Amino acid sequence: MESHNDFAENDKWPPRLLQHKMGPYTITYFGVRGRCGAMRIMMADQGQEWKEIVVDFADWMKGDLKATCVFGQLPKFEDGGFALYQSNAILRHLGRNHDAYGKDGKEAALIDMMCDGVEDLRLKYVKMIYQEYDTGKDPYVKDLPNHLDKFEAVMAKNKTGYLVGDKPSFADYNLFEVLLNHLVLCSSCLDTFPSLKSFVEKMSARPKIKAFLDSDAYKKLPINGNGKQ
Ligand SMILES: N[C@@H](CCC(=O)N[C@@H](CS)C(=O)NCC(=O)O)C(=O)O
Repeated sequence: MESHNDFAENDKWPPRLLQHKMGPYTITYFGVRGRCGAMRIMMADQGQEWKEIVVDFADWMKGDLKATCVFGQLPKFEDGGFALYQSNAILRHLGRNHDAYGKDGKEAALIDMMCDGVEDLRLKYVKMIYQEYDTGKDPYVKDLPNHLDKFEAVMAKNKTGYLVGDKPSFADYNLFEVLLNHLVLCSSCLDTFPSLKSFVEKMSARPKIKAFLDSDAYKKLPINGNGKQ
């Protein structure tokens, strides 16, 4: 009988659905941190090299590359000959490739949940940055504790220093990157959230992350495409 369980032949978690040789990895994106910040930090921490193809916005506006992208947007991520779009799908792919997707199905589901929670916060942040920075920044910062407190509660409950399980998952890299951006927006935003503060300190101190955050490659890139931060 045909099996509809793609995981059936995997005795290990996470499932290696693609069963491929990893890499080389290539990111095609604009010259900003934007939606590639988290995946870059994750690859750096995993000791994984990648190539960057930086797209000039004027070239992008000509439309040729856009026409080849599944959703007409960047980033594009290539793993060897395999191309992917959508930044969170790319994070999940890296999670599978680098064993950063939990130890079992339940952890993987919780990691997905946390990543979606980070996405909700990122979307609010991006809307404020791109659509209403001048009038919206102060109310956004005022309301921020009502979003950060949810992550604080999860982090405090798990006690390992990570969102789920006892090592970083792709959701942790995603949260870490979004928190770094928020610390630029408001340097005191974590002062009332001890677990999140110590999470950021711990992630920042991981040697490969520290080296990446100190690199020119990271520092030269603006956080957002409109210069606001
Ligand atoms: N949901 C997508 C959003 C991608 C997105 O918004 N891409 C923007 C840059 S961050 C883009 O390509 N803008 C140019 C355009 O839409 O023409 C993801 O997470 O990758």
